[in-house]
Amino acid sequence: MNDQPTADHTLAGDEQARERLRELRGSIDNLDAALVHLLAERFKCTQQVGELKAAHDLPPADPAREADQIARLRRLATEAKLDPAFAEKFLTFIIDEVVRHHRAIAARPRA
Ligand SMILES: C=C(O[C@@H]1C=C(C(=O)O)C=C[C@H]1O)C(=O)O
Repeated sequence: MNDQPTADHTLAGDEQARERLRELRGSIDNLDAALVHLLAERFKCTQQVGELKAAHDLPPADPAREADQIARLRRLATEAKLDPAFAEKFLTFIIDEVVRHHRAIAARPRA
């Protein structure tokens, strides 16, 4: 083993790396907060869709709309250099939760 400090392993280099890690984690924290806020807004909209569907006896799930949304998100993911399979899994996870809410709203006893 070579005990000589390498360019990336000097005290100054290590301190720079720690500073860069702090910066990157600050951005990750901001992005995670934005994701939570965006998801909260999406669920506010889908909750209203669920109420509308239940009030008008429309089915809780719309597979054709889901397929369109998934295809669209896969295209956007590819353009953004995000794995489209991951984007599909993520959206499917969210949609499944939305449909679960819509079924619960439809099953609520009506006044
Ligand atoms: C929100 C809706 O309800 C369901 C949830 C969807 C979604 O979260 O994108 C899409 C289709 C539906 O299965 C809708 O019909 O638009």
